Amino acid sequence: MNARTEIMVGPLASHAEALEEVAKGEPLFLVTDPHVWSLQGELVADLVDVVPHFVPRGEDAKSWQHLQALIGDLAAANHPRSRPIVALGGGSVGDLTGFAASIYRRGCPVIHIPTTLLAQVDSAVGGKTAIDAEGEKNLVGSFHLPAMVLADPAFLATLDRRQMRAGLAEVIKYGAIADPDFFAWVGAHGEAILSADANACTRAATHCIAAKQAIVESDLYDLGGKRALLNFGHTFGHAIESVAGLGKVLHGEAVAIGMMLATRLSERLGIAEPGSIELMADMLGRTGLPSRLSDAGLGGRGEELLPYMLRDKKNRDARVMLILLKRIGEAFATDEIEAETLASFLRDAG
Ligand SMILES: NC(=O)c1ccc[n+]([C@@H]2O[C@H](COP(=O)([O-])OP(=O)(O)OC[C@H]3O[C@@H](n4cnc5c(N)ncnc54)[C@H](O)[C@@H]3O)[C@@H](O)[C@H]2O)c1
Ligand SMILES: O=C(O)C(=O)C[C@@H](O)[C@H](O)[C@H](O)COP(=O)(O)O
Ligand SMILES: [Zn+2]
Repeated sequence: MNARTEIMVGPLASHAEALEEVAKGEPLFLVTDPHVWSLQGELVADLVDVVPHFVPRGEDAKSWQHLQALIGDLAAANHPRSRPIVALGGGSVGDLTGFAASIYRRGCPVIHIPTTLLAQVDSAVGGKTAIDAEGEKNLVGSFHLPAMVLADPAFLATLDRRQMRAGLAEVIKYGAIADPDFFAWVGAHGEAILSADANACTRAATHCIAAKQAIVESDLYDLGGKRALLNFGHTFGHAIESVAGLGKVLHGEAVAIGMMLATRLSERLGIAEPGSIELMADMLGRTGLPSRLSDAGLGGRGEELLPYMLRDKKNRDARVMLILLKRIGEAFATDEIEAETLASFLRDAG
């Protein structure tokens, strides 16, 4: 575990003392969206005094406009830089709040209380923060490790199935990049996770958080080490989100299609073990995740992804950096795929 982040998976109520200690008798500044607040606000407010700041639901929150409004409210409250800001919500609330926390008065602590599967298994941990700008996903952001992450799987009981599936895509990612046994476990327990079964979700979150922490500790600032592997499916996925119009296709859905494309490309190039495509297609099919561009309304538009992929932040010296598979359970980063090869692959992608 990272020394700088205290991470707990379990009932939020059992962390009331930790929150009170942080609050020091004053209300905590808490960023959330109205829907999450209506469902979970009372539970949090019963544990500790909070002053909520509202942002829109989903990807729309990750904008200059809402960053400015959030910073404005912090300044209006004369929020001291020593005091943590709390993010209660999904990855979008977390990414925006983390970014605001990293720049407000040159940085103050952030505590994540993630309420979606995706946020509990991935986005609340590791310190990547961002807003979208100029039509590009996560164009502006920072690395800012949270002081504390309190992930309560009970929150997932109110999350709809589409959002649960989107989170499951990131869970699948953790198996696909480094752990075939975990991949098989997800295949067997996908339905339990999607049904918000507390045991299955706790196990998924605990596994993914530990895997992410280990990778992040080895390459905190994403400087060409293992952290790039967490971007499996994302080079295609972020391009899919941008081409569809940010917020139209859920991040996890785009990542699912991206993982399928990356697996297909890996096998087409003779890099991935034969049968990898079938394993990935079976996993996405049985969990009800999209796997084709047409599932995102982008059938026949594969080539439109390329300009976005050419701008991916992993790229070096104008070469596209891709995360490909040797087999399900072993990923690697490469910049050796020519843009023409990629263009022809995307043309045929359907
Ligand atoms: N920083 C990172 O490392 C990282 C990792 C993965 C994804 N992300 C980012 O996270 C974002 C996606 O996050 P997300 O998938 O959590 O979705 P989201 O935050 O965009 O939207 C979540 C939606 O579910 C609702 N919701 C949240 N919790 C709920 C609950 N318990 N019950 C009912 N409804 C609830 C919200 O109101 C909202 O409409 C993307 O912008 C993505 O880029 C960041
Ligand atoms: O934490 C990371 O590192 C990741 O890549 C996790 C991803 O799931 C996440 O979507 C991240 O926000 C992608 O970041 P980006 O650097 O590709 O913008
Ligand atoms: Zn992601």
